[in-house]
Amino acid sequence: MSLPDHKTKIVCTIGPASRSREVLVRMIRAGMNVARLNLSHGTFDEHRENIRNVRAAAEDIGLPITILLDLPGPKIRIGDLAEEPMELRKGETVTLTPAPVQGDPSRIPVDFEQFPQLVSGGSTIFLSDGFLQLRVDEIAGTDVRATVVIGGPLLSRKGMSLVGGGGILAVSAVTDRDLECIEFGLAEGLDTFSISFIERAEDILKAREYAARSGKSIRVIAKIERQEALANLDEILRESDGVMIARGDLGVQTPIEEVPAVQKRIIQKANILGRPAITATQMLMSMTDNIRPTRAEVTDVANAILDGTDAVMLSEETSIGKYPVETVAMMAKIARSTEEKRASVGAGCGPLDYFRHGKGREMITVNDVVSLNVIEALDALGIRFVLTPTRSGSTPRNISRFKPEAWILAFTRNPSTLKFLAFSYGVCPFLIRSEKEYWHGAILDSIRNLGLIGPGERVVLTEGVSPGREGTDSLIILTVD
Ligand SMILES: Nc1ncnc2c1ncn2[C@@H]1O[C@H](COP(=O)(O)OP(=O)(O)OP(=O)(O)O)[C@@H](O)[C@H]1O
Ligand SMILES: CC(=O)C(=O)O
Ligand SMILES: [K+]
Ligand SMILES: [Mg+2]
Repeated sequence: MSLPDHKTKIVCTIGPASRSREVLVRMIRAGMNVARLNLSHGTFDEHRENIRNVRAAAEDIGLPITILLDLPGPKIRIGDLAEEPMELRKGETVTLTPAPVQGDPSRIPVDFEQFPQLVSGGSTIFLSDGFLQLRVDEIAGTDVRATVVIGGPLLSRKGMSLVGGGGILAVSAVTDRDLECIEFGLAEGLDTFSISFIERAEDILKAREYAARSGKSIRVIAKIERQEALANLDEILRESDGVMIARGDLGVQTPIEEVPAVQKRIIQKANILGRPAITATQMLMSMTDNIRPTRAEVTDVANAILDGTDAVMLSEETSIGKYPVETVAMMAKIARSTEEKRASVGAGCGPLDYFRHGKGREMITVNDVVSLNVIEALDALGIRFVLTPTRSGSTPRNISRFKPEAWILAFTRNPSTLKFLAFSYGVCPFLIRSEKEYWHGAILDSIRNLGLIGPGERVVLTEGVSPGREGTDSLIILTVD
Protein backbone atom coordinates (compact mmCIF):
# COMPACT_ATOMS: atom_id res chain seq x y z
CA MET A 1 0.00 0.00 0.00
CA SER A 2 1.02 3.62 -0.23
CA LEU A 3 0.17 6.46 2.12
CA PRO A 4 -1.46 9.72 0.99
CA ASP A 5 0.94 12.48 -0.02
CA HIS A 6 -0.56 14.90 2.53
CA LYS A 7 -1.24 14.63 6.26
CA THR A 8 -3.97 17.23 6.83
CA LYS A 9 -7.37 15.54 6.99
CA ILE A 10 -10.15 16.66 4.63
CA VAL A 11 -13.78 16.80 5.79
CA CYS A 12 -16.40 17.16 3.03
CA THR A 13 -20.05 18.11 3.45
CA ILE A 14 -22.19 15.80 1.35
CA GLY A 15 -25.19 17.15 -0.55
CA PRO A 16 -26.89 16.99 -3.93
CA ALA A 17 -23.60 17.59 -5.76
CA SER A 18 -21.77 14.73 -4.08
CA ARG A 19 -24.15 12.11 -2.80
CA SER A 20 -23.80 9.62 -5.63
CA ARG A 21 -21.53 6.66 -5.10
CA GLU A 22 -19.53 7.56 -8.23
CA VAL A 23 -18.74 11.11 -7.09
CA LEU A 24 -17.98 9.88 -3.57
CA VAL A 25 -15.48 7.36 -4.95
CA ARG A 26 -13.73 10.15 -6.85
CA MET A 27 -13.72 12.40 -3.78
CA ILE A 28 -12.14 9.65 -1.66
CA ARG A 29 -9.48 9.11 -4.33
CA ALA A 30 -8.83 12.87 -4.31
CA GLY A 31 -8.23 12.86 -0.54
CA MET A 32 -11.52 13.01 1.41
CA ASN A 33 -11.24 11.41 4.86
CA VAL A 34 -14.54 12.35 6.49
CA ALA A 35 -18.04 12.73 5.04
CA ARG A 36 -20.05 15.31 6.97
CA LEU A 37 -23.81 15.08 6.84
CA ASN A 38 -25.45 18.32 7.93
CA LEU A 39 -28.74 17.30 9.53
CA SER A 40 -29.99 20.89 9.23
CA HIS A 41 -30.64 20.04 5.59
CA GLY A 42 -32.42 17.09 3.99
CA THR A 43 -34.53 14.33 5.52
CA PHE A 44 -33.52 11.28 7.53
CA ASP A 45 -34.38 9.14 4.49
CA GLU A 46 -32.02 11.17 2.35
CA HIS A 47 -29.25 10.93 4.94
CA ARG A 48 -29.83 7.19 5.29
CA GLU A 49 -29.15 6.90 1.59
CA ASN A 50 -26.09 9.17 1.93
CA ILE A 51 -24.73 6.87 4.63
CA ARG A 52 -25.30 3.84 2.41
CA ASN A 53 -23.52 5.52 -0.50
CA VAL A 54 -20.54 6.66 1.57
CA ARG A 55 -20.12 3.16 2.97
CA ALA A 56 -20.39 1.63 -0.50
CA ALA A 57 -17.86 4.08 -1.94
CA ALA A 58 -15.44 3.44 0.95
CA GLU A 59 -15.75 -0.27 0.30
CA ASP A 60 -15.13 0.22 -3.42
CA ILE A 61 -11.81 1.88 -2.61
CA GLY A 62 -10.94 -0.20 0.44
CA LEU A 63 -10.31 2.80 2.71
CA PRO A 64 -12.09 3.57 5.98
CA ILE A 65 -14.17 6.74 5.60
CA THR A 66 -15.61 8.33 8.71
CA ILE A 67 -19.11 9.81 8.78
CA LEU A 68 -19.69 12.90 10.92
CA LEU A 69 -23.28 13.84 11.75
CA ASP A 70 -23.60 17.57 12.29
CA LEU A 71 -26.55 18.34 14.59
CA PRO A 72 -28.88 21.24 13.72
CA GLY A 73 -28.72 22.99 17.12
CA PRO A 74 -30.87 25.92 18.21
CA LYS A 75 -30.47 28.00 15.05
CA ILE A 76 -33.41 29.75 13.41
CA ARG A 77 -33.61 28.95 9.71
CA ILE A 78 -35.88 29.87 6.88
CA GLY A 79 -38.03 27.06 5.47
CA ASP A 80 -38.19 25.64 1.96
CA LEU A 81 -38.32 27.84 -1.11
CA ALA A 82 -40.42 26.89 -4.15
CA GLU A 83 -37.58 27.76 -6.53
CA GLU A 84 -33.94 28.24 -5.69
CA PRO A 85 -31.78 30.16 -5.82
CA MET A 86 -34.33 32.87 -5.17
CA GLU A 87 -33.05 36.38 -5.83
CA LEU A 88 -33.82 39.07 -3.24
CA ARG A 89 -33.36 42.53 -4.74
CA LYS A 90 -32.33 45.65 -2.87
CA GLY A 91 -35.30 47.89 -2.01
CA GLU A 92 -37.92 45.14 -2.45
CA THR A 93 -40.38 44.32 0.31
CA VAL A 94 -40.64 40.77 1.65
CA THR A 95 -42.88 39.18 4.23
CA LEU A 96 -41.43 36.67 6.68
CA THR A 97 -43.92 34.33 8.26
CA PRO A 98 -43.83 31.42 10.70
CA ALA A 99 -46.58 29.78 8.62
CA PRO A 100 -45.38 26.63 6.81
CA VAL A 101 -45.68 28.03 3.29
CA GLN A 102 -43.46 27.34 0.26
CA GLY A 103 -41.30 30.43 -0.04
CA ASP A 104 -41.42 32.82 -2.98
CA PRO A 105 -40.00 36.32 -3.48
CA SER A 106 -42.86 37.92 -1.58
CA ARG A 107 -43.24 35.45 1.29
CA ILE A 108 -40.45 33.62 3.11
CA PRO A 109 -41.27 30.98 5.72
CA VAL A 110 -39.30 31.02 9.00
CA ASP A 111 -38.95 27.74 10.82
CA PHE A 112 -39.74 29.13 14.29
CA GLU A 113 -43.19 29.95 15.62
CA GLN A 114 -42.18 32.74 18.00
CA PHE A 115 -40.14 34.53 15.33
CA PRO A 116 -42.47 37.61 15.13
CA GLN A 117 -41.91 38.21 18.87
CA LEU A 118 -38.13 38.35 18.41
CA VAL A 119 -38.11 41.38 16.10
CA SER A 120 -39.61 44.86 16.01
CA GLY A 121 -39.68 47.80 13.60
CA GLY A 122 -36.07 48.75 12.76
CA SER A 123 -34.54 45.33 13.60
CA THR A 124 -31.89 44.03 11.22
CA ILE A 125 -32.12 40.44 9.99
CA PHE A 126 -29.08 38.72 8.48
CA LEU A 127 -29.62 35.70 6.24
CA SER A 128 -27.17 33.12 4.93
CA ASP A 129 -24.15 33.74 7.20
CA GLY A 130 -24.75 37.49 6.87
CA PHE A 131 -24.59 37.70 3.06
CA LEU A 132 -28.10 39.14 2.86
CA GLN A 133 -29.56 41.84 5.05
CA LEU A 134 -33.17 42.91 5.71
CA ARG A 135 -34.63 45.75 7.78
CA VAL A 136 -37.93 45.15 9.57
CA ASP A 137 -40.61 47.74 8.72
CA GLU A 138 -43.59 46.48 10.67
CA ILE A 139 -45.19 43.48 12.28
CA ALA A 140 -48.76 42.68 11.30
CA GLY A 141 -50.12 39.72 13.28
CA THR A 142 -47.61 36.97 12.61
CA ASP A 143 -46.34 38.60 9.41
CA VAL A 144 -43.02 40.43 9.59
CA ARG A 145 -42.66 42.92 6.72
CA ALA A 146 -39.13 43.89 5.81
CA THR A 147 -37.14 45.71 3.16
CA VAL A 148 -34.12 44.16 1.46
CA VAL A 149 -31.04 46.24 2.37
CA ILE A 150 -28.44 43.91 0.84
CA GLY A 151 -29.81 41.55 -1.78
CA GLY A 152 -28.54 38.36 -3.36
CA PRO A 153 -29.43 34.74 -3.98
CA LEU A 154 -31.16 32.81 -1.18
CA LEU A 155 -31.40 29.03 -0.78
CA SER A 156 -33.78 26.89 1.29
CA ARG A 157 -33.07 26.42 5.00
CA LYS A 158 -30.42 29.11 5.22
CA GLY A 159 -29.75 30.38 8.73
CA MET A 160 -30.97 33.66 10.12
CA SER A 161 -29.46 35.90 12.71
CA LEU A 162 -30.64 39.07 14.35
CA VAL A 163 -28.54 42.02 15.43
CA GLY A 164 -27.24 41.63 18.95
CA GLY A 165 -26.58 37.91 18.80
CA GLY A 166 -30.21 36.90 18.28
CA GLY A 167 -31.16 34.07 16.00
CA ILE A 168 -30.08 31.42 18.43
CA LEU A 169 -32.90 30.20 20.59
CA ALA A 170 -32.56 30.72 24.32
CA VAL A 171 -32.76 27.00 24.99
CA SER A 172 -30.10 24.40 25.62
CA ALA A 173 -27.67 24.02 22.72
CA VAL A 174 -28.69 20.38 22.53
CA THR A 175 -32.34 20.56 21.44
CA ASP A 176 -34.97 17.81 21.33
CA ARG A 177 -34.42 17.68 17.59
CA ASP A 178 -30.69 17.14 18.19
CA LEU A 179 -31.49 14.21 20.49
CA GLU A 180 -33.68 12.72 17.73
CA CYS A 181 -30.76 13.14 15.36
CA ILE A 182 -28.44 11.35 17.80
CA GLU A 183 -30.97 8.54 17.98
CA PHE A 184 -31.06 8.41 14.17
CA GLY A 185 -27.26 8.24 14.01
CA LEU A 186 -26.96 5.52 16.63
CA ALA A 187 -29.59 3.45 14.80
CA GLU A 188 -27.46 3.78 11.66
CA GLY A 189 -24.41 2.52 13.55
CA LEU A 190 -22.71 5.92 13.75
CA ASP A 191 -21.16 7.46 16.85
CA THR A 192 -19.55 10.77 15.86
CA PHE A 193 -21.58 13.97 16.22
CA SER A 194 -20.80 17.65 16.08
CA ILE A 195 -22.81 19.89 18.40
CA SER A 196 -23.78 23.23 16.87
CA PHE A 197 -23.84 26.46 18.93
CA ILE A 198 -22.46 24.71 21.99
CA GLU A 199 -22.44 27.01 25.03
CA ARG A 200 -20.77 25.05 27.80
CA ALA A 201 -19.37 21.63 28.74
CA GLU A 202 -22.76 20.49 30.09
CA ASP A 203 -24.11 20.50 26.54
CA ILE A 204 -21.66 17.73 25.68
CA LEU A 205 -22.60 15.83 28.83
CA LYS A 206 -26.27 16.07 27.89
CA ALA A 207 -25.57 14.45 24.51
CA ARG A 208 -23.33 11.79 26.06
CA GLU A 209 -25.89 10.96 28.75
CA TYR A 210 -28.64 10.66 26.19
CA ALA A 211 -26.61 8.14 24.18
CA ALA A 212 -25.61 6.31 27.36
CA ARG A 213 -29.31 5.61 28.07
CA SER A 214 -29.26 3.30 25.06
CA GLY A 215 -25.96 1.86 26.21
CA LYS A 216 -23.93 3.72 23.60
CA SER A 217 -20.88 5.91 23.86
CA ILE A 218 -20.44 8.78 21.40
CA ARG A 219 -17.62 11.01 20.15
CA VAL A 220 -18.43 14.67 20.30
CA ILE A 221 -16.96 17.52 18.27
CA ALA A 222 -17.75 20.90 19.80
CA LYS A 223 -18.56 23.54 17.19
CA ILE A 224 -17.32 26.90 18.38
CA GLU A 225 -19.62 29.45 16.78
CA ARG A 226 -20.90 31.81 19.46
CA GLN A 227 -19.59 34.16 22.12
CA GLU A 228 -20.56 31.94 25.06
CA ALA A 229 -18.46 29.08 23.70
CA LEU A 230 -15.40 31.33 23.54
CA ALA A 231 -15.94 32.34 27.16
CA ASN A 232 -16.17 28.66 28.18
CA LEU A 233 -13.58 27.35 25.74
CA ASP A 234 -11.33 25.54 28.26
CA GLU A 235 -14.09 23.49 29.88
CA ILE A 236 -15.66 22.71 26.49
CA LEU A 237 -12.34 21.49 25.09
CA ARG A 238 -11.71 19.29 28.11
CA GLU A 239 -15.08 17.58 27.80
CA SER A 240 -14.99 17.27 23.98
CA ASP A 241 -13.30 14.73 21.74
CA GLY A 242 -12.54 17.34 19.11
CA VAL A 243 -13.35 20.89 18.11
CA MET A 244 -14.53 22.75 15.02
CA ILE A 245 -13.90 26.41 14.31
CA ALA A 246 -17.28 27.04 12.66
CA ARG A 247 -16.33 30.31 11.04
CA GLY A 248 -19.68 30.79 9.23
CA ASP A 249 -21.77 31.47 12.28
CA LEU A 250 -18.80 32.60 14.36
CA GLY A 251 -18.32 35.49 11.93
CA VAL A 252 -21.90 36.62 12.47
CA GLN A 253 -22.16 35.97 16.21
CA THR A 254 -18.82 37.61 17.04
CA PRO A 255 -16.97 40.45 15.28
CA ILE A 256 -15.83 39.09 11.92
CA GLU A 257 -12.42 40.75 12.23
CA GLU A 258 -11.69 38.68 15.33
CA VAL A 259 -12.15 35.34 13.54
CA PRO A 260 -8.46 34.91 12.53
CA ALA A 261 -7.12 35.39 16.08
CA VAL A 262 -9.89 33.25 17.56
CA GLN A 263 -9.03 30.48 15.09
CA LYS A 264 -5.39 30.52 16.19
CA ARG A 265 -6.30 30.52 19.88
CA ILE A 266 -8.71 27.59 19.55
CA ILE A 267 -6.23 25.54 17.51
CA GLN A 268 -3.41 26.17 20.02
CA LYS A 269 -5.53 25.11 22.98
CA ALA A 270 -6.89 22.07 21.15
CA ASN A 271 -3.35 21.01 20.19
CA ILE A 272 -2.17 21.25 23.78
CA LEU A 273 -4.97 18.95 24.93
CA GLY A 274 -4.56 16.57 21.99
CA ARG A 275 -8.05 17.27 20.63
CA PRO A 276 -8.24 17.29 16.83
CA ALA A 277 -9.20 20.71 15.43
CA ILE A 278 -11.21 21.21 12.24
CA THR A 279 -11.13 24.59 10.50
CA ALA A 280 -14.39 25.13 8.64
CA THR A 281 -16.31 27.33 6.24
CA GLN A 282 -15.50 29.35 3.14
CA MET A 283 -12.08 27.75 2.78
CA LEU A 284 -12.33 27.40 -1.00
CA MET A 285 -15.75 29.02 -1.33
CA SER A 286 -15.27 30.44 -4.84
CA MET A 287 -14.76 26.87 -6.12
CA THR A 288 -18.51 26.40 -5.57
CA ASP A 289 -18.79 28.01 -9.03
CA ASN A 290 -15.23 28.19 -10.40
CA ILE A 291 -12.63 25.59 -11.22
CA ARG A 292 -9.83 27.69 -9.64
CA PRO A 293 -9.82 29.20 -6.13
CA THR A 294 -8.76 32.73 -5.25
CA ARG A 295 -5.24 33.44 -3.96
CA ALA A 296 -6.79 34.54 -0.67
CA GLU A 297 -8.55 31.19 -0.26
CA VAL A 298 -5.43 29.16 -1.02
CA THR A 299 -3.57 31.27 1.52
CA ASP A 300 -6.35 30.75 4.09
CA VAL A 301 -6.12 26.96 3.77
CA ALA A 302 -2.33 27.09 4.04
CA ASN A 303 -2.45 29.39 7.07
CA ALA A 304 -4.94 27.15 8.88
CA ILE A 305 -2.49 24.27 8.37
CA LEU A 306 0.41 26.38 9.62
CA ASP A 307 -1.74 27.33 12.63
CA GLY A 308 -1.79 23.61 13.46
CA THR A 309 -5.25 22.56 12.34
CA ASP A 310 -5.70 18.81 12.00
CA ALA A 311 -8.42 18.96 9.40
CA VAL A 312 -9.89 21.40 6.90
CA MET A 313 -13.54 21.33 5.91
CA LEU A 314 -15.52 21.98 2.75
CA SER A 315 -19.21 23.00 2.84
CA GLU A 316 -20.98 24.49 -0.20
CA GLU A 317 -17.94 23.57 -2.28
CA THR A 318 -18.74 19.86 -2.04
CA SER A 319 -22.45 19.84 -1.08
CA ILE A 320 -23.88 22.02 -3.84
CA GLY A 321 -20.81 23.12 -5.82
CA LYS A 322 -20.03 22.49 -9.46
CA TYR A 323 -16.61 20.96 -8.79
CA PRO A 324 -16.69 18.76 -5.67
CA VAL A 325 -13.88 16.43 -6.80
CA GLU A 326 -11.63 19.21 -8.09
CA THR A 327 -12.08 21.12 -4.82
CA VAL A 328 -10.95 18.14 -2.75
CA ALA A 329 -7.97 17.67 -5.07
CA MET A 330 -7.08 21.37 -4.68
CA MET A 331 -7.31 21.08 -0.88
CA ALA A 332 -4.97 18.06 -0.96
CA LYS A 333 -2.51 19.88 -3.20
CA ILE A 334 -2.38 22.96 -0.94
CA ALA A 335 -1.96 20.69 2.08
CA ARG A 336 0.96 18.75 0.61
CA SER A 337 2.83 21.85 -0.42
CA THR A 338 2.23 23.65 2.89
CA GLU A 339 3.16 20.68 5.08
CA GLU A 340 6.53 20.36 3.35
CA LYS A 341 7.31 23.96 4.21
CA ARG A 342 6.06 23.98 7.79
CA ALA A 343 9.51 24.18 9.36
CA SER A 344 11.09 26.44 6.74
CA VAL A 345 8.42 29.14 7.17
CA GLY A 346 8.90 29.03 10.92
CA ALA A 347 5.58 27.39 11.85
CA GLY A 348 7.42 24.67 13.76
CA CYS A 349 6.01 22.00 16.00
CA GLY A 350 2.89 23.44 17.60
CA PRO A 351 2.74 23.24 21.38
CA LEU A 352 6.31 21.98 21.85
CA ASP A 353 7.48 25.12 23.65
CA TYR A 354 4.45 25.04 25.90
CA PHE A 355 5.55 21.68 27.32
CA ARG A 356 9.30 22.20 27.21
CA HIS A 357 9.63 25.72 28.51
CA GLY A 358 6.16 27.13 29.16
CA LYS A 359 3.24 26.59 31.49
CA GLY A 360 2.85 22.99 30.36
CA ARG A 361 5.92 21.97 32.37
CA GLU A 362 4.01 22.36 35.63
CA MET A 363 1.26 19.86 34.81
CA ILE A 364 3.03 17.55 32.43
CA THR A 365 1.90 13.91 32.47
CA VAL A 366 3.72 10.67 31.65
CA ASN A 367 1.85 10.53 28.33
CA ASP A 368 3.03 14.05 27.49
CA VAL A 369 6.63 13.08 28.23
CA VAL A 370 6.40 10.02 25.99
CA SER A 371 4.98 12.04 23.11
CA LEU A 372 7.75 14.65 23.53
CA ASN A 373 10.37 11.92 23.53
CA VAL A 374 8.88 10.47 20.36
CA ILE A 375 9.27 13.86 18.65
CA GLU A 376 12.86 14.09 19.91
CA ALA A 377 13.68 10.64 18.53
CA LEU A 378 12.05 11.34 15.16
CA ASP A 379 13.97 14.56 14.69
CA ALA A 380 17.32 13.30 15.93
CA LEU A 381 17.29 10.10 13.90
CA GLY A 382 15.30 11.21 10.84
CA ILE A 383 12.75 8.45 11.40
CA ARG A 384 9.79 8.22 8.98
CA PHE A 385 7.28 6.17 10.97
CA VAL A 386 5.93 5.98 14.52
CA LEU A 387 3.99 2.82 15.31
CA THR A 388 1.38 3.25 18.03
CA PRO A 389 -0.75 0.40 19.33
CA THR A 390 -3.73 2.15 20.93
CA ARG A 391 -7.13 1.49 22.49
CA SER A 392 -8.55 4.99 22.91
CA GLY A 393 -6.44 6.74 20.26
CA SER A 394 -4.87 9.12 22.77
CA THR A 395 -1.25 8.09 22.07
CA PRO A 396 -1.37 8.82 18.31
CA ARG A 397 -3.32 12.03 19.00
CA ASN A 398 -0.74 13.21 21.52
CA ILE A 399 2.01 12.70 18.96
CA SER A 400 -0.05 14.18 16.12
CA ARG A 401 -0.49 17.48 17.99
CA PHE A 402 3.19 18.27 17.34
CA LYS A 403 2.58 17.86 13.57
CA PRO A 404 5.68 15.74 12.92
CA GLU A 405 6.98 15.00 9.44
CA ALA A 406 6.82 11.29 10.19
CA TRP A 407 3.62 9.30 9.67
CA ILE A 408 1.89 8.00 12.78
CA LEU A 409 0.64 4.48 12.10
CA ALA A 410 -1.99 3.60 14.69
CA PHE A 411 -3.09 0.03 15.41
CA THR A 412 -6.33 -0.56 17.24
CA ARG A 413 -8.93 -3.24 17.81
CA ASN A 414 -11.59 -0.64 18.44
CA PRO A 415 -13.47 0.35 15.23
CA SER A 416 -14.73 3.55 16.84
CA THR A 417 -11.16 4.60 17.74
CA LEU A 418 -10.11 3.83 14.17
CA LYS A 419 -12.91 6.00 12.74
CA PHE A 420 -12.19 8.93 15.03
CA LEU A 421 -8.49 8.96 14.11
CA ALA A 422 -9.67 10.16 10.67
CA PHE A 423 -9.67 13.66 12.20
CA SER A 424 -6.06 13.59 13.39
CA TYR A 425 -3.23 15.08 11.34
CA GLY A 426 -0.74 12.58 9.95
CA VAL A 427 -2.35 9.54 11.56
CA CYS A 428 -3.04 6.47 9.43
CA PRO A 429 -5.15 3.99 11.43
CA PHE A 430 -5.24 0.22 10.97
CA LEU A 431 -7.72 -2.23 12.45
CA ILE A 432 -6.26 -5.27 14.18
CA ARG A 433 -8.31 -8.35 14.92
CA SER A 434 -6.98 -9.78 18.16
CA GLU A 435 -5.37 -8.85 21.47
CA LYS A 436 -2.07 -10.48 20.52
CA GLU A 437 -1.71 -8.19 17.51
CA TYR A 438 -1.04 -5.32 19.92
CA TRP A 439 2.33 -6.97 20.54
CA HIS A 440 5.14 -5.15 18.75
CA GLY A 441 6.38 -8.19 16.83
CA ALA A 442 2.95 -8.53 15.22
CA ILE A 443 2.85 -4.83 14.36
CA LEU A 444 6.28 -4.94 12.71
CA ASP A 445 5.15 -7.97 10.71
CA SER A 446 2.07 -6.22 9.43
CA ILE A 447 4.06 -3.13 8.45
CA ARG A 448 6.54 -5.29 6.56
CA ASN A 449 3.66 -7.01 4.80
CA LEU A 450 2.18 -3.69 3.74
CA GLY A 451 5.51 -2.88 2.10
CA LEU A 452 5.77 0.47 3.86
CA ILE A 453 9.11 -0.13 5.55
CA GLY A 454 12.11 -2.01 4.24
CA PRO A 455 14.83 -3.91 6.12
CA GLY A 456 17.36 -1.73 7.92
CA GLU A 457 14.95 1.14 8.50
CA ARG A 458 14.53 2.49 12.03
CA VAL A 459 11.08 3.09 13.51
CA VAL A 460 9.74 4.37 16.82
CA LEU A 461 7.22 2.22 18.63
CA THR A 462 5.20 3.25 21.69
CA GLU A 463 4.16 0.77 24.36
CA GLY A 464 2.24 0.54 27.57
CA VAL A 465 4.45 -1.56 29.81
CA SER A 466 2.60 -1.20 33.10
CA PRO A 467 -0.07 -3.89 33.14
CA GLY A 468 -3.61 -2.64 33.68
CA ARG A 469 -2.60 0.99 33.27
CA GLU A 470 -4.24 3.16 30.62
CA GLY A 471 -1.98 4.98 28.25
CA THR A 472 1.52 4.67 26.96
CA ASP A 473 4.55 4.91 29.16
CA SER A 474 7.50 3.99 27.04
CA LEU A 475 8.97 4.15 23.60
CA ILE A 476 11.43 1.89 21.85
CA ILE A 477 13.47 2.43 18.74
CA LEU A 478 13.68 -0.64 16.53
CA THR A 479 15.47 -1.49 13.34
CA VAL A 480 13.34 -3.50 10.94
CA ASP A 481 15.04 -6.74 9.98
N1 LIG B 1 -27.96 17.71 2.50
C1 LIG B 1 -28.05 18.87 1.86
N2 LIG B 1 -29.01 19.10 0.96
C2 LIG B 1 -29.10 20.27 0.30
N3 LIG B 1 -28.26 21.31 0.48
C3 LIG B 1 -27.29 21.15 1.36
C4 LIG B 1 -27.12 19.93 2.10
N4 LIG B 1 -26.07 20.09 2.93
C5 LIG B 1 -25.61 21.34 2.71
N5 LIG B 1 -26.33 21.97 1.77
C6 LIG B 1 -26.14 23.33 1.23
O1 LIG B 1 -24.79 23.74 1.43
C7 LIG B 1 -24.75 24.92 2.23
C8 LIG B 1 -23.50 24.92 3.08
O2 LIG B 1 -23.46 23.81 3.94
P1 LIG B 1 -23.24 23.98 5.50
O3 LIG B 1 -23.15 22.61 6.03
O4 LIG B 1 -22.12 24.91 5.77
O5 LIG B 1 -24.63 24.61 5.99
P2 LIG B 1 -25.13 25.89 6.75
O6 LIG B 1 -26.54 26.11 6.27
O7 LIG B 1 -24.17 27.00 6.61
O8 LIG B 1 -25.28 25.45 8.24
P3 LIG B 1 -24.24 25.14 9.42
O9 LIG B 1 -24.03 26.42 10.16
O10 LIG B 1 -24.92 24.11 10.20
O11 LIG B 1 -23.00 24.65 8.75
C9 LIG B 1 -26.06 24.89 3.01
O12 LIG B 1 -26.46 26.14 3.48
C10 LIG B 1 -27.02 24.35 1.97
O13 LIG B 1 -27.41 25.36 1.07
C1 LIG C 1 -19.78 24.82 9.96
C2 LIG C 1 -20.67 25.78 10.62
O1 LIG C 1 -21.61 25.42 11.29
C3 LIG C 1 -20.38 27.19 10.49
O2 LIG C 1 -19.34 27.55 9.93
O3 LIG C 1 -21.19 27.97 10.97
K1 LIG D 1 -25.75 22.03 11.51
MG1 LIG E 1 -22.86 27.04 11.92
